[in-house]
Amino acid sequence: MEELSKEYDIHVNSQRKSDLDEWVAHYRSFAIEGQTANYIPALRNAHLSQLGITILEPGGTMIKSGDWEVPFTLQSISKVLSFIAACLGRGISYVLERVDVEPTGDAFNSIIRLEMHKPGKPFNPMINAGAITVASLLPGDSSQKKLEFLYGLFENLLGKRPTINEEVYQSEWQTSHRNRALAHYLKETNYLESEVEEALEVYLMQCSIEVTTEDIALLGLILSQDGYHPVRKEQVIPKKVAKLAKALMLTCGMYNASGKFAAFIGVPAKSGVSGGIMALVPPSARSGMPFQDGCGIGIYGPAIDEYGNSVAGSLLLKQMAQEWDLSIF
Ligand SMILES: NC(=O)CC[C@H](N)C(=O)O
Repeated sequence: MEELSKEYDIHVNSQRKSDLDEWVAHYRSFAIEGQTANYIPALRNAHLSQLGITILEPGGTMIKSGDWEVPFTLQSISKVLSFIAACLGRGISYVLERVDVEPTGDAFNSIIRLEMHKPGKPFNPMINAGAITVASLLPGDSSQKKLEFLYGLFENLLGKRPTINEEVYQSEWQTSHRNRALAHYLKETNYLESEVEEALEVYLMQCSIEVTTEDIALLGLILSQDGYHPVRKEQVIPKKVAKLAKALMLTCGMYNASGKFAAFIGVPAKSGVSGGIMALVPPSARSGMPFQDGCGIGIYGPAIDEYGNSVAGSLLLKQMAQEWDLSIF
C-alpha cells in the first residue's frame, strides 16, 4: 500500500514538474510587456526574459523550474519579514498603533493618504510609508542594531545569515528621494520612532537582501504552516503574527493590484520591484486537492508591470492557481 502511494507521488510530482516547465517556457516571452525597475539604477540591467520558480511542500517535496537559482534582491518582499520582526520585538498592538492594516488602492510609494487622512497613520506595512515606519520600530537604538534584529529572524527561518547586494543598496540610497520625503513626513507626524536617515538605512538594507526563489519559497512555506518550520519542526513565528502577515499579503501584498490578485489568483502573495513574488497555499480541508498540506512558492521574473509586480511571474501564478485549483476562496 505504502509502495503504491509512493509511486503515485512520484507520478504526480513529475507531471507537475513537466506542467510547470511548459508554463515557464510559455510565460517567459510575456516579459516584453513589462520593464525592469528603472527607477533603481542597479536593477535596470536585469535580464528581462528570466523566469524561475521553486515550490516547497512541508513533506520536503521540491519542484523547481527555469531560472530558479538566479539571485535577486528582496525589495518589498522584505516588508513581510520586517513587519513580523517588529511584532516579535515590540508586540502586535504596539506596532498596530503606528501602522494600520487597510489596503489603499494607491501605488506602493504614494504619499497622498498621509496628508489626506488625519492624523496621517500609514495605511498598512506593505506600502513604503508603512514599511519605513515599521523599520523605525525594530528593536535597537541604531540602524545596525535594528538590522541585527531583522537578520536574526532571517537566520532563524532560513538557517543562514542574509547577504546584502551593496550595489543595489548604494544605488537606491542615492536616488531614494521619494522614500526620504515619506520618511520626513512621517517624522513630522511622529509616526517614525527613529531619525529619518536611520529608518531609511534599515529599510533600504532590508530591500537589498539577496535571495533566490528557493529562499522565498521556504519563507512562504513557513507562513503557510502558520509559522511552524516543517524542516526544523519548530514554531518559529507565533501563529497570531503569521496569520496577520498572511492577511496583509492577501489584502495589500500586490499593492493596488491586490484586489485583482485575490479575485483571479486567490492566494496570499507579496511582490517586490526586482521581480520576486513570495506566495503560499494554506493546507486545504478538502481531501485529494493538489498541495493539500500547503506549500510555499517563490517566483522570479524581473520585468514588472505598472503596479510593480512581475509580469511573467503573475501570469505563471495565475495559471498554477487555475490549473491546480489553489484559490483559498
Ligand atoms: N515595491 C517595491 O519593491 C519597492 C521597494 C523599493 N526598495 C522602494 O522603496 O521603492
